[in-house]
Amino acid sequence: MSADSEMFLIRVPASTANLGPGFDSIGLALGLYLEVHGSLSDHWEVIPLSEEMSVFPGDDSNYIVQIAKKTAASYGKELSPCRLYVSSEIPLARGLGSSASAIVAGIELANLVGELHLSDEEKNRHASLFEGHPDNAGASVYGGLVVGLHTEERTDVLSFPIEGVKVIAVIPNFELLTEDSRNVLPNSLPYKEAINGSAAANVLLAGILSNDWNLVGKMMQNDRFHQPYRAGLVPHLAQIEEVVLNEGAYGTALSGAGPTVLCLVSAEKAGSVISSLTEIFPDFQVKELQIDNDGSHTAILSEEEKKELNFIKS
Ligand SMILES: Nc1ncnc2c1ncn2[C@@H]1O[C@H](COP(=O)(O)OP(=O)(O)OP(=O)(O)O)[C@@H](O)[C@H]1O
Ligand SMILES: N[C@@H](CCO)C(=O)O
Repeated sequence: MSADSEMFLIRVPASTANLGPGFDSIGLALGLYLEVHGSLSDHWEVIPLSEEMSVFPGDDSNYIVQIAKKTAASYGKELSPCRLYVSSEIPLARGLGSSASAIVAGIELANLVGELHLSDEEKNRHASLFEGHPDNAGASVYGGLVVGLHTEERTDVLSFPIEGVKVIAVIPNFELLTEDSRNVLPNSLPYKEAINGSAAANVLLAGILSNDWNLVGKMMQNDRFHQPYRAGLVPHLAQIEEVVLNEGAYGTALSGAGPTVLCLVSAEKAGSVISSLTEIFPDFQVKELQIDNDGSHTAILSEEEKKELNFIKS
């Protein structure tokens, strides 16, 4: 990017992680978006366009800018400052990958403004290093279902487009930080438990890739890695599970670190599952979310597209 008058758009999807037993290795991109419109400027400025974004700093201490600067610095580059307009549909600290979306937006910003020419694989490596695991990060970069292993040495992630299932998210009216939700996890697991947990994750994946959603649902109820330990933090999980399984949903799981609960259902059952959940949990948001099979996206806007943006400061 060179011309001062150019305006760019970075769009990053939300994500759900784990799907039950796929702890820290399976993620799915969802159709809620973090959007950053921006252009070069003489200093860093971050302008919130949605209410939740207004809690974050308006200068270069903003997380998205920090990630962008660190990414560029790892290639020996210093980024030209930008004015950024940030809006997000992704609720914060609810298990829908808000932190990973901010990280991926920062990496896309560095890539665009610093002309780093990163591949998706490189973006995902950076994002997984910042986030610590590849499930949300990979889903936000690649879109679709991602399956990955992230270690200090390398990050291997594959992504698959997903169709043929409906996703309903039950989003509580309180936050749960990933850090707090990870603090209740044990340091070790008995060998047999680990084998059963790993087998459930393998069958979950085989079920997804064969479109056997009934089997996927069964495996979602077979997590050994995190949900049993997080149950005390998310008492609504068991209640929601009971309601939606009675309604004929395929399965439920904690979305990421919670507190959101994810339900997978057929197109036929989606309406009745949403009605029951809305009635029984009036304080929670019950939303059908689309699956995003495209991942993060950047574009330089045309003059016509720029004229349509009513928030731009002259
Ligand atoms: N757009 C953003 N700009 C700056 N910081 C953000 C942004 N989005 C998220 N964050 C930071 O990430 C925190 C939430 O991250 P956390 O990992 O706890 O939850 P999550 O990513 O929403 O859920 P999960 O990781 O379970 O899917 C917020 O409290 C905030 O500090
Ligand atoms: N796999 C992660 C996702 C949340 O960042 C967890 O469940 O803690």
